Amino acid sequence: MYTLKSEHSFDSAHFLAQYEGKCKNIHGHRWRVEVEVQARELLEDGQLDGMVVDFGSLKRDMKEMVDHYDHALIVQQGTMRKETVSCLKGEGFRILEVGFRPTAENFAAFFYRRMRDRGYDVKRATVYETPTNSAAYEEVGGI
Ligand SMILES: Nc1nc2c(c(=O)[nH]1)N=C([C@H](O)[C@H](O)COP(=O)(O)OP(=O)(O)OP(=O)(O)O)CN2
Ligand SMILES: [Zn+2]
Repeated sequence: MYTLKSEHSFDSAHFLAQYEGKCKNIHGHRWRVEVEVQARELLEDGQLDGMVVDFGSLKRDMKEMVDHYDHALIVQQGTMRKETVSCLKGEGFRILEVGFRPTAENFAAFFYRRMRDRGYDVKRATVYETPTNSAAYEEVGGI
């Protein structure tokens, strides 16, 4: 089995609603996203001969997916008053509402599924919230 790994980062703020501790406050992270894709056999076609996938394509798809979350305030839907969200948006702030609690675990599963939906045989997605804290998500069986 071959495994390729690519990573991309985004800088964003979030907070954990219903959290007793400092993380209930809006704070920022440099989120580092690592995605590993796998293949049993290598491609044998011209330009892609000897590759699982072109690193260039993998990097481009990762960047496109991850950059959407860059320089934003990520808010779990329903955890901030609608008026607050519209005021912040009205001030021109980039607010991204997500349907999950924005933890490293949930982001790992989210990015795993997004890359799988793009057609990659994803082995694992790992999200670093800080240089020393990360969460990984994988599914048995892959594609
Ligand atoms: N299992 C998880 N636990 C926590 C998560 C998470 O995503 N998964 N997230 C948080 C907070 O977002 C928080 O920012 C992380 O806080 P902490 O571990 O305290 O990180 P710091 O490195 O910033 O801590 P210092 O003590 O200031 O160095 C909490 N838990
Ligand atoms: Zn945090």
